[in-house]
Amino acid sequence: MDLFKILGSGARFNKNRFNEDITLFEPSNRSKKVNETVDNKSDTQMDLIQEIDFFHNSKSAINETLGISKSKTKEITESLEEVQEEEEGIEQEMFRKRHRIRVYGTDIPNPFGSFDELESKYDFQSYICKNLKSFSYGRDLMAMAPTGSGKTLAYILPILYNLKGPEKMGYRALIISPTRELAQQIYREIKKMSIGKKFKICMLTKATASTQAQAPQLREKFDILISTPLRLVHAIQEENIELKNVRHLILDEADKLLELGFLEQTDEIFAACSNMKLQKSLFSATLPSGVEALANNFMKDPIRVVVGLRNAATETIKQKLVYVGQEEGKLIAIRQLIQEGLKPPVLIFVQSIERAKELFHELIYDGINVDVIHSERTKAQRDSIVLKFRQGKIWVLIATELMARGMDFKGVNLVINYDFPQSVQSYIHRIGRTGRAGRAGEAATYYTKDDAPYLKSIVNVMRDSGCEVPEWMIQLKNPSKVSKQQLRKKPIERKTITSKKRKARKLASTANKYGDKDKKEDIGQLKNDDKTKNNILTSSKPLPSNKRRKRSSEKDKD
Ligand SMILES: Nc1ncnc2c1ncn2[C@@H]1O[C@H](COP(=O)(O)OP(=O)(O)OP(=O)(O)O)[C@@H](O)[C@H]1O
Repeated sequence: MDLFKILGSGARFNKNRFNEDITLFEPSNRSKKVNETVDNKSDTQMDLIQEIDFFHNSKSAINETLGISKSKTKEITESLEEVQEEEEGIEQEMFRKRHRIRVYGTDIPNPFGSFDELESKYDFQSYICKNLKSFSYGRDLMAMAPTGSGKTLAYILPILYNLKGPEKMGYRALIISPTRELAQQIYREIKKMSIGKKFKICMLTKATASTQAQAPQLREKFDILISTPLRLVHAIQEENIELKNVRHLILDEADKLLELGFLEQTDEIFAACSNMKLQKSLFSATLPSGVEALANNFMKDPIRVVVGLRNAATETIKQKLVYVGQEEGKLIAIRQLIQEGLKPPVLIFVQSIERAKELFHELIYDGINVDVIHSERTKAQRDSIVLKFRQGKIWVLIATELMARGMDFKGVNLVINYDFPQSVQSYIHRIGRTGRAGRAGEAATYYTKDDAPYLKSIVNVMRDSGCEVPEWMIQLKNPSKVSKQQLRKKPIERKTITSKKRKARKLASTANKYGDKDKKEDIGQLKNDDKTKNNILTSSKPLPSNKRRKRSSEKDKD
């Protein structure tokens, strides 16, 4: 009976007449219906059942009726299992497709969609399940996933699972992060996740290194170590640290750690981790192909996991490019934003420490709660700023690249690239400080005529992450490889951020200090020049002068 021929030859299918048979076509009812009805069916009906039973779901009923032998039944059972496996394979493939996950390598474990599966399928220890659960891996790994997508937990939980409990045999897991601030954040996260087990976790600082130097027996007590490369290399060279038992080595922000400047230190750390069973894992939101090729030289048959598009930004971030003409236009634009009403917290990125200080000294007088963070600030200042920004006590934070990677300030509403980023990676990480863990966020990137040749790189990221970009921008030429490399090495030279008004203030303080009459006259001139601009620039409500004085003396410490 050729069902498709009949149906395909233009005959009309009367649903009422074939009401019972229709249910046979519905996957959920199909096998049930076949079993129920098979005894009463005629030969023609049996033919129909067999023809439409593409997946052999109705085998028992058909077997009985047709008298199929046991060996045949076994064969059918096996093929059924194969089909089931295939179906599961398809399901897993669909899962990866849905999440835009691409995997490369052999014997790759199945993906899972919820932490519950870890308990039901993988029999996870209850204490981790309680603190959130994860999946064990034992292979070298390169994992790329968007900013704010939860990569930290993706490596912390397997470490806790694999270490099982404290063992007093020295460091068994090591996490390297490019900045001290990020290392501290990771430390806090591990502490949180390991509540319930008495793991000894060490964040390597000058103080902890010196304690372990003075009391080598202490080193054995620890299980997990978190450090920046430089601090760790120093400890290795001073023989204050033992890494031979490290089985899990994580490079967070791996592409940064494999860049010139860090590479030598990273290499030295690899050499010190001498355990044969060492498993290396690289994590980052970005991994340029050149860096990946380099990484492949020291990875053993790695699993490579890519979530989302490579080198694209998080989709929950609304990105825009703002043309500001000349350098001066940036201050005007930012003051306009302040006047319109900024929604704090806001993070502003500039390209150098000098410019961070300059911008801070401009904005401090605009009546907003602003601070600045860069590597010249003391550790205590940096810690306090990060904490206050997290707590919402600082509304606007001006930062250098120091804050661009990994920092998890959940509620940042807006990232402003005051200075155009020097690479696509820098752009992705900077704007990734907003729109984290599925939240919405905004990013504005200012560009001048000098930045225009590099615009297309950012346009590509915007387009790939689903942002609307005007057609003329899409038509722009991509910058050459050489020019991109040059920009990466050296930022564009820019005119000072300091406005004439501030220059006047600076001069005034010097002049008052030394009673310099000529300087006082210069200041008068500068103030006049600035009058027209003042109307546009300082349009936000300034603080009352007494508060202004207080705040500036509190913060103007650079
Ligand atoms: N399963 C989850 N559900 C909800 N929130 C989560 C989950 N996993 C992680 N998070 C939260 O998401 C935020 C971002 O995570 P995390 O800092 O690990 O991002 P990341 O991928 O490392 O980003 P970046 O590339 O910027 O370093 C954190 O606040 C974390 O607590």
